[in-house]
Parts: sequence; C-alpha cells; structure tokens
Amino acid sequence: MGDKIRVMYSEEEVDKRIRELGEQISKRYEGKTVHMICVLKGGVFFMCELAKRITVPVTMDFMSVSSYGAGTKSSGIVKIVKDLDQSIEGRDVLVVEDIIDSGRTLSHLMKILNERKPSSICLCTLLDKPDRREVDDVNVDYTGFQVPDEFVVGYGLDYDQLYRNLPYVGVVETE
Ligand SMILES: O=P(O)(O)OC[C@H]1O[C@H](OP(=O)(O)OP(=O)(O)O)[C@H](O)[C@@H]1O
Ligand code: HPA
Repeated sequence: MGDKIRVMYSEEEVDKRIRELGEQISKRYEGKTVHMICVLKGGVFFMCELAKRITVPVTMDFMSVSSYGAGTKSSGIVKIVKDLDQSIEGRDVLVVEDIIDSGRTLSHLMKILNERKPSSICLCTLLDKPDRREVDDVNVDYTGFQVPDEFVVGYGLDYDQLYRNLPYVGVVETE
C-alpha cells in the first residue's frame, strides 16, 4: 500500500496539451460533427477533457475491448466486450485512447471500425510509447505525449485497476 508515484506530466502540463489538441482537432473538423469514440476504461478521463476543448459539434460513443486471455495477448486479437451503441457509417470518427503501447489493440480495433465505413477515421491518444511497438500499421493522428518505456499510471491509466483517478501522469516507483 501507499506506492510512491513519480510525476511524469503534471496536471497543468496535461491540461495545456489537451487544450492544444482540442484546438488542432477543432480546426481539422471545421464545419463537421466529430463522433468521438472512447475506448474504455482508460480513455474516459482523456475523452471528457478533450471533448470540452473541442469547439465544433461533438457526439460520443463508448466501446470496451479486451484481449482473448493473457496467453494469446500477443496475437493481437481483441474481443469486443461492449460494442458501440450507434452506427459509424458515414460519420467523421475520432477514436480516443489513453495509451498505445505494443499497438496491437488499436491495430485490431481500427481494422474493425474501418470495415464499418466511417466517412473518415482518426486516432488520438494521450500517450504513445513508440519503443514498445510490435506492429507497424497503427497510424496515430494526434498524440499528447510520447513516453519512454516505463509503466505509466494516472489520467485513466491503471496499475491493477488503481490510480486511474490521478489528475497527472506518473510512474509507480517500486521499492
Ligand atoms: O498497445 P497495446 O499494447 O495493445 O496496449 C494498449 C491498450 O492497453 C490498455 O488497455 P487495457 O487492456 O489495460 O484496458 P483498460 O483501458 O481498461 O485499462 C490501453 O488502454 C490500450 O487499450
Ligand atoms: O504503461 C502502461 N500503463 C498502464 N496501462 C498500460 N497499458 C499498456 N501500457 C500501459
């Protein structure tokens, strides 16, 4: 209990970056409605803050995915645990994630979503850990911060389901 957390990006730094992303995204979608898709659970904090910084009309939906069990995680096959409530056909979709690590989750998810014929689809992640990438077909349109190969928590990211509620991004320092 009582793990020590080292701050990697403070609340102020994260907020500032989200404002910048909100501005860029608002410009990109001028005259359109952005259909934001949150990948649960980690993406939810980022999604809410980002949505508040977007000035064009926004609609939202939520999706939850999981690997097909620990033994096959490297297969990159993801199971849809909770699917979207609405069709994305013909919509301008922005997928919102907390982190891209190996890239396997998003590689698979973007393929599934593309098959549903959105008018356009972009990917926005708060954090990207490029040193860990195992696939090369994940095209990230908007990134909050590139992080080194350390296990990060906070702002939606968990360690054993804990620390999602931290208002900053940090690293658990194990003794
Ligand atoms: O690039 P990858 O190696 O595939 O890892 C990234 C995925 O892992 C995390 O989700 P997790 O399965 O921990 O679920 P959570 O969002 O509910 O914490 C994160 O939110 C991404 O979806
Ligand atoms: O660094 C991480 N932290 C929390 N969850 C994650 N899922 C993939 N990478 C990470």
